[in-house]
Amino acid sequence: MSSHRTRIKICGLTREEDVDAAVAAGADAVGFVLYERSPRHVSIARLAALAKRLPPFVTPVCLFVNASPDLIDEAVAAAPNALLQFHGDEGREQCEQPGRPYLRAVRMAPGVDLLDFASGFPSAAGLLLDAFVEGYGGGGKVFDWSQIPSGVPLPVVLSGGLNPANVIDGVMHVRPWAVDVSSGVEQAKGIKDAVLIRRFCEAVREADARIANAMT
Ligand SMILES: O=C(O)c1ccccc1NCC(=O)[C@H](O)[C@H](O)COP(=O)(O)O
Repeated sequence: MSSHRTRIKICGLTREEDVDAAVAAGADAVGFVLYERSPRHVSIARLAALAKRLPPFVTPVCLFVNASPDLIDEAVAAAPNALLQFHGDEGREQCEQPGRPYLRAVRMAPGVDLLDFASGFPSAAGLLLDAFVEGYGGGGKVFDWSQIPSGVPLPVVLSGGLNPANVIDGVMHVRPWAVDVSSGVEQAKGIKDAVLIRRFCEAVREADARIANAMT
């Protein structure tokens, strides 16, 4: 009987009510975008205020795109227990420099050798597999999940165009450690929908239940 529980990250939160809705729905992590060009961008002050609302065992994730070390330091000071997520062109050294656990995003363009990519980031806490979109991320686009090989040596966070309607297929096909969603639970960019968040989390639980039942 599988007891695996697919973890859930809701990303791109900008409002207190959306943080509260993600927590109430059972999210394991919430993502805050520190990339100024994103419509979901939050300032350091907003990061501090939003992260402060998180109860124990709900992890803030600070998301960066080619950020300066100063911005990273400010974000870590604002959310000391945050997991970092590097979503730009950061190499291993830049990801390791803050000395904190981090997710390395992988833009899954056709032909990406994920095992080779993973070998370059042995210190990552996980790989967040996202679609290749202009503007780095948050594009609401699904990539071809069959591009994901078996034997990825790091926990996989499935991302890219997920929503309440397709996440069951994603979990059952990929069997990721976790899933990540932004636009698929939004009314507008940066404005989340509490009902969609709840439905997304319920769908992930349904997928886990189907997997567990298939193993009995
Ligand atoms: O969310 C953004 O606006 C964003 C902007 C620039 C770089 C990364 C960004 N988001 C990263 C995430 O982790 C998103 O959750 C991920 O790209 C999936 O987004 P979606 O396809 O909209 O669910």
